[in-house]
Amino acid sequence: MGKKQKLVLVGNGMAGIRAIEEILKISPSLFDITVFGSEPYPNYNRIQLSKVLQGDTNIDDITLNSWEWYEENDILLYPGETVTSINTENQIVSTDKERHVVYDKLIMATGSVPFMLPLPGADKEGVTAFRDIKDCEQMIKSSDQYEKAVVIGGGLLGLEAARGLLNLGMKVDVVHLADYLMERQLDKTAGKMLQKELENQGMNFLLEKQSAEIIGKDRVEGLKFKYGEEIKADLIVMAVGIKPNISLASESGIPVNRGIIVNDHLETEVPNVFAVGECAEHKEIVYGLVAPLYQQGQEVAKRICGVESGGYLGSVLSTQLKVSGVDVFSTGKINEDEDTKSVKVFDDWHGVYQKVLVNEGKITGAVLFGDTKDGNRLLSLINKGAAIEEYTDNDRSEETGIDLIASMPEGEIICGCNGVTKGTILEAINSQDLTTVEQVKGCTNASRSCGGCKPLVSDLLEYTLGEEYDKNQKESICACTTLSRDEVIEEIKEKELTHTREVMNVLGWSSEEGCSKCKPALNYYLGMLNPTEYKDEKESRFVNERLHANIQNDGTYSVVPRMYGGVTNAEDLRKIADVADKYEVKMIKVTGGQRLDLLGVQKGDLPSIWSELDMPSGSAYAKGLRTVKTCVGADFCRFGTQDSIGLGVQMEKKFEGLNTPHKVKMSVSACPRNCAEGSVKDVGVVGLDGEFEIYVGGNGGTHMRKAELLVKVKTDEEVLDTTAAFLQYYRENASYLERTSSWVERVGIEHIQTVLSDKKVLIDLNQRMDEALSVVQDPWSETLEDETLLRDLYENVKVPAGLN
Ligand SMILES: Cc1cc2nc3c(=O)[nH]c(=O)nc-3n(C[C@H](O)[C@H](O)[C@H](O)COP(=O)(O)OP(=O)(O)OC[C@H]3O[C@@H](n4cnc5c(N)ncnc54)[C@H](O)[C@@H]3O)c2cc1C
Ligand SMILES: NC(=O)c1ccc[n+]([C@@H]2O[C@H](COP(=O)([O-])OP(=O)(O)OC[C@H]3O[C@@H](n4cnc5c(N)ncnc54)[C@H](O)[C@@H]3O)[C@@H](O)[C@H]2O)c1
Ligand code: SF4
Ligand code: FES
Repeated sequence: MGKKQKLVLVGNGMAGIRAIEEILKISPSLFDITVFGSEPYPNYNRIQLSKVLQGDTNIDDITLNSWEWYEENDILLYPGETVTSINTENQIVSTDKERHVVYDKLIMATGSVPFMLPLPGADKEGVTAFRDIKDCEQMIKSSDQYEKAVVIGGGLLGLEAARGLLNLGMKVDVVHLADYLMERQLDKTAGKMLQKELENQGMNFLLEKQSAEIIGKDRVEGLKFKYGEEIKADLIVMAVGIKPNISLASESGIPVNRGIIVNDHLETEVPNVFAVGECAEHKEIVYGLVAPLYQQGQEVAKRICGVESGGYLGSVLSTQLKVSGVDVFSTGKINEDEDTKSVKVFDDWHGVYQKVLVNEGKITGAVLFGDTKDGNRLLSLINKGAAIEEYTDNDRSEETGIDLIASMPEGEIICGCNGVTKGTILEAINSQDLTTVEQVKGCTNASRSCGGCKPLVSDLLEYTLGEEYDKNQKESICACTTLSRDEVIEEIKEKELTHTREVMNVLGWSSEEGCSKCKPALNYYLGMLNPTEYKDEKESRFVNERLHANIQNDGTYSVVPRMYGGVTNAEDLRKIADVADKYEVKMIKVTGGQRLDLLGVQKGDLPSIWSELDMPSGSAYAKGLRTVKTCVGADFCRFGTQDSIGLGVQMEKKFEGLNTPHKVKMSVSACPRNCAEGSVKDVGVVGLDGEFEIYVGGNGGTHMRKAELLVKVKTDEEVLDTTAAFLQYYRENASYLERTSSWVERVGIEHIQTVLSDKKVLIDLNQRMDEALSVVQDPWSETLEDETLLRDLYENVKVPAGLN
């Protein structure tokens, strides 16, 4: 076999990684692939940040390609590393970590940067863009502490941000330059209808306003307009458009205009350098939506793999606002002019407005408000250059659900983001026996981006499968199977399955290897069902759990030894200090869980550090018990009524090393002042005079949830038994990756109270918990005793050079 060519991708975002996926589909072993991404994450769904802010999903769930995906496809990823120069002569890229990598082919996919208005005061704390995970987290955090947000920009991004901030409990003003909203996508009638609807939802609009200055001391306190008027603001989100990120290209001599200039094959003028995504300019157009970026990804893949193709011819755009309760769609041309006329429907009573634009008899654009089900159909008609009669003579306005799907021709697009037609989905359903939306997503990409087409995909499944399709079916655990979590567990029990591979084989998984969603889940379920017999499959775990350390944004790791109940001693502190000196640990940080975190550790040093510390792992990376936070309690505090430290230490010693569906944090406070913050813990124990309250299902993270009172008990022993029963019930009934907060919310506290109030059930749960705890081993010492594991995990893995 010839030597592989070296392919380097700059930009680990949606466009670049889609191009790599397309390349892998065509020629999986043609290239050695290296990816650089400034952000410290694997490729995630940027589109879904709006949904994260609106509380419909969370950051853990928007990963598109997991760390494991890169490993499985032999892709060397450098997260948190920025390419700073390109030597196009010698074909070498260089990074901010002084790494130099040679390429045979280079894809630039550096995306865009948000445009920040250069206002006086724009550098104040509390002024943010809305582009990445970091921005999203900053907004969520601000909403905890502050009341009033101002969003500058009434475009798609600004309105989705404003909806999110309202959901987070803030008051929101949207400041917009034009006299109606989304003027780039809508005409005035639709823009005004949209404004009315959003005002009903609680947004306040300030139109035709030019921002002049951001006021405040260190943090923003208000926004001043051109003619002196001022409004209060604790948080300002700028959503006034984006600029293609072309500085690296232009500094490296790659020709740019507004974007990096590319031809129909996405080639720049420099040999072997390609560009895709928001950074690329094709025929003087720079795109800012994923559909065109994915089409570009397909074309660049063909070119790079030597497959003949007509090339990329440009895209007709369509947009939908992702705000629940509002249906807006726009595509192609939006306003009439001398040559462009329109066909309109305006139903003021039902709040429906539909306008289709026509030029020389052909459909050239559409604006829909209130009823957008014709959106994708109009997009398809525009793409094929259809005459207006094809739309007006074939009126489907009364059709809904599966009638609508039935009347669609097979070439009609169902998923606008990914350009997937009805025909493609039908073919996949029939040839691969698909029965769920998740599976269709896995096989065709339909619904993988904004998710707006999910109802249509569901209708198409119903139309194809008839009664066999269970619309309200439980979600299958991933796209490899039609089985739900409960069904998989039943099958494992009934067929006495013992390995993840066996489960996949016997239960007819569509992929032999499984995927990054089902592998760790099956590994957990098998271990939970049969703790003493099952041998944990390290390769099925997430990378942090495999390495027993959290990877940091610069590629180094963290070490958190266990400190029961947050209590330490001089000997342990001395060991930590010695290790920190010897291994030049970048920082020692006190964590929120009352222990010490050694940050900036090189991967190859992990085993030596664990050995020299000679302390158990704090499991700071685990889907398992993390910490038991304690207050100082009765021994020291004048309000204390219980020995919170003693009880906390007992709890931590009992449950350390336990595997749970997601991380578990606990606390013990010795009086209702609750200094150990039991209201935001998975289990929070609060001491009273002569008794304890046990709270469960709290969460202090992105989705704040106050814990609910489970029960009151009298003794330490009862606290331990009740906690064990609660945790075991959670272990047995929650889905993998479901926090106690979501699980308690889903099943209801009353249900859990009823179950645990049965003494026999409580004893049985405790027995099964004891069985699970009987096989727990400290992962650090276990690893240190296993030479093969040490060699495989910490030496022979494909680690970015310089990190060994
Ligand atoms: C909140 C939000 C909602 C959205 N909603 C929608 C929607 O509903 N529908 C839709 O179609 N589109 C939507 N978009 C737009 C869509 O997300 C983008 O069009 C798409 O993500 C662009 O992909 P890209 O790969 O070109 O750029 P990006 O996703 O920006 O990826 C570029 C990556 O390259 C990295 N990078 C840049 N320079 C370097 C360097 N020198 N070295 C290493 N790495 C580098 C960047 O850090 C970034 O991670 C939305 C965008 C946002 C912010
Ligand atoms: N649902 C979706 O498809 C979706 C959602 C979010 C973001 N996006 C994409 O992300 C990118 C960024 O979105 P965006 O909304 O920031 O860009 P945009 O360019 O579409 O809209 C920016 C808006 O800000 C307004 N504006 C400009 N300067 C202003 C000022 N000084 N004061 C007040 N308003 C001002 C403009 O009039 C315009 O309507 C776009 O490419 C967009 O397509 C898409
Ligand atoms: S929770 Fe009560 S006992 Fe514990 S430290 Fe706070 S005030 Fe003191
Ligand atoms: S339309 Fe966006 S994912 Fe299908």
